[in-house]
Amino acid sequence: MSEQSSKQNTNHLNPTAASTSDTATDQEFLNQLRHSIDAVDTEIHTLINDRAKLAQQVATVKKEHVAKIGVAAEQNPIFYRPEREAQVLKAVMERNTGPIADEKMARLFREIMSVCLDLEAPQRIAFLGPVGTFTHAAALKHFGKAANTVPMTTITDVFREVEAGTAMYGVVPVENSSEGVVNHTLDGFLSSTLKIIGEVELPIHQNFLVAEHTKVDSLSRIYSHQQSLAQCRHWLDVNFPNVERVAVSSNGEAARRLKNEWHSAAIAGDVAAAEYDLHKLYSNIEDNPSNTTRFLIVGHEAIAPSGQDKTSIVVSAHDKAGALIEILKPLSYHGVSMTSIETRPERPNKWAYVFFIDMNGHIQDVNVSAAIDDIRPLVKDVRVLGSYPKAVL
Ligand SMILES: O=C(O)C(=O)C[C@]1(C(=O)O)C=C[C@@H](O)C=C1
Repeated sequence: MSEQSSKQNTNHLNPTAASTSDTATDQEFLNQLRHSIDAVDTEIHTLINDRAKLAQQVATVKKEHVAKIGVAAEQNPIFYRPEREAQVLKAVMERNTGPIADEKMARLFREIMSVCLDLEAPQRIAFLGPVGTFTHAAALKHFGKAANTVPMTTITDVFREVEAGTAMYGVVPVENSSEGVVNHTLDGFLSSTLKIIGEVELPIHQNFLVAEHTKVDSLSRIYSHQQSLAQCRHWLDVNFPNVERVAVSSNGEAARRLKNEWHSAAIAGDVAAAEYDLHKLYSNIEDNPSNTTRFLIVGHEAIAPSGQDKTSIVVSAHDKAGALIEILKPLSYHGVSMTSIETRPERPNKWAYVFFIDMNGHIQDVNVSAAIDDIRPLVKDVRVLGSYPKAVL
């Protein structure tokens, strides 16, 4: 097909209409399809930049608004709006007609928004490191790849970095479907004023990783975090029963070690494979494929309702029999459904406990705020840790 006739075919979505002439060769048809792809790409390209320009205008409005209300209110405009991002991603999934799957389409938009937010104001995000851990994967899943994600050594460091304002937001693991809660994270909220501003759910898929130089036929060690080794125990027993398993501080560290070792493999997730340029010899080797970890995003701001939200509170109860039942009654009275409850010791008091309670709804919902108000007189203290959009992806 000539250049001219391909330009005349303005229907990019139905190139076959002009391509099935009896004389057209496969190569000509391929060329025509690629012309059509180029035309669509040009449109997408323009539209993405149009979207980015709109985001820049949003940023200007946010800056002007802060300037108008003066320094008595927020000092800096808040560019990241998790409730709006959740709404955008939900709308993408709802209007999607395929052939691209809803979640994959939402991931594309996730990255476009990430770049738009970066254009408004680059975001520094602290996460529990090192690089290549599942928390790193959760940070990238939630904020997109344009965010500047910075590894921290401990969960306490993540809280500190955000409290100090050195990072705008932090990402910490809170719960794994087979291992239970991460106590360090819950305890972090007892000594911090940070809020929960979002959540991420990440299916935990493990890979058997090797480097280019690895002698696969003579492996002597398999590195991974102790939890990941446990999650792949059966698979390892069947496939590598005689190779030593060495527990290290994180999956990222396991992957990093392969750089200097010829007879070692590592078990870690996709982000570690990409970060350390490793080859996935086997994928999804976990014994339980539905294993999922939930992560929290911490920050300073209260988040507006998205339409599908959760609220987390921490309650310091009186040390008496039946205290928990009393606390739960207002939730049921106001029709608020609790999604989880965890108990932690209230240090330094011996035998005193705090309850971390998650519920459906936003603190601005009448039933949620009424339930929390009714809990207040029954306990020593209630703190709302945050209302935030439910994980979309
Ligand atoms: O709507 C906004 O407030 C924006 O800043 C725009 C936008 C987007 O790209 O859609 C970008 C960043 C925010 O986190 C939310 C949404």
